[in-house]
Amino acid sequence: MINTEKHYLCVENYQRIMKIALIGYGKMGKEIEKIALSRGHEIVSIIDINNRQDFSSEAFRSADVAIEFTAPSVAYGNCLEAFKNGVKVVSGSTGWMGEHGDEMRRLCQEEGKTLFWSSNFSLGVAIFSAVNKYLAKIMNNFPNYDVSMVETHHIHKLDAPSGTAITLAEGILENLDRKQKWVSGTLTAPDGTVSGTTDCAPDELPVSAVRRGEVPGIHTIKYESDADSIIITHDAKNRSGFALGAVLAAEYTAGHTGFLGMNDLFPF
Ligand SMILES: NC(=O)C1=CN([C@@H]2O[C@H](COP(=O)(O)OP(=O)(O)OC[C@H]3O[C@@H](n4cnc5c(N)ncnc54)[C@H](OP(=O)(O)O)[C@@H]3O)[C@@H](O)[C@H]2O)C=CC1
Ligand SMILES: O=C(O)C1=N[C@H](C(=O)O)C[C@H](O)C1
Repeated sequence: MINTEKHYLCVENYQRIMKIALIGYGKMGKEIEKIALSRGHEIVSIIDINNRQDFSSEAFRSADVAIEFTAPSVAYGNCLEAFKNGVKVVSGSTGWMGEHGDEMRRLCQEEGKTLFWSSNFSLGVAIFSAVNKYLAKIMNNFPNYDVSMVETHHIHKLDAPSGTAITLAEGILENLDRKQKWVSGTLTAPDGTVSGTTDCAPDELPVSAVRRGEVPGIHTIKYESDADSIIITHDAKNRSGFALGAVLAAEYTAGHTGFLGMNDLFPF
């Protein structure tokens, strides 16, 4: 049995103090700064929307790793800028890998760049994701259960469905033979207005989104038969789990190269 506290989260497991650059200094950038400093790392550069010229600064170029949490429309360009200046990237920005994932993989596999990307850096979601895949596999034997997913996030979120919901949906599609693709279900706006539909073909998995208040992130997967429901939920209480995971990923990335992900960090 792995003791995750000891195995993954102890400062002593990582002897090397890193120079970290932050790209994006919003909710996540600030949370990551706190955790990185508490683990003894140094923040050498902070790039936000107003000082993008600093990508070529000596301070930025001295970083072992840049941690990027910005927005769907700018994440790709930020990674390219960091690569151009010889800095490895850990990115948690969502809503851009669908379009740019192949190119990022190519840059890492053929041109020596390094990117660690995950739609969700929390240990809890890594565990939840493993449970999700296992449950989907079991459900191949039980065709009377149909599956759907709902994610709930704060009203500031720019993308829907969430990156985590897409990754979880991909985990179901890989393991549940009767589902071929995920589709957007309903979208519940901050004022409670509902658009879209969860009516879909039998081989489609509907993923619905709710935008409400300041919710850090809830993901629920439901299997339903005429007799009962089986529901699994991950509910983030705050952003500390995402931020700790991003710093752990940066510590891992400093010593590795290529296109990296949560399976490298938590290989269970
Ligand atoms: N993978 C994971 O575990 C998690 C992923 N996320 C994802 O991370 C991203 C950021 O989330 P969050 O921190 O909550 O968002 P915020 O909006 O709080 O922060 C984003 C920051 O990026 C800045 N920014 C915008 N454009 C640029 C740019 N071109 N260059 C540099 N900085 C820029 C914004 O500046 P300004 O405010 O001036 O626009 C803002 O300070 C989202 O995509 C979200 O989905 C979030 C939590 C966990
Ligand atoms: O925007 C957020 O806040 C979050 N985004 C990520 C996602 O899109 O899955 C991760 C987390 O749920 C918080």
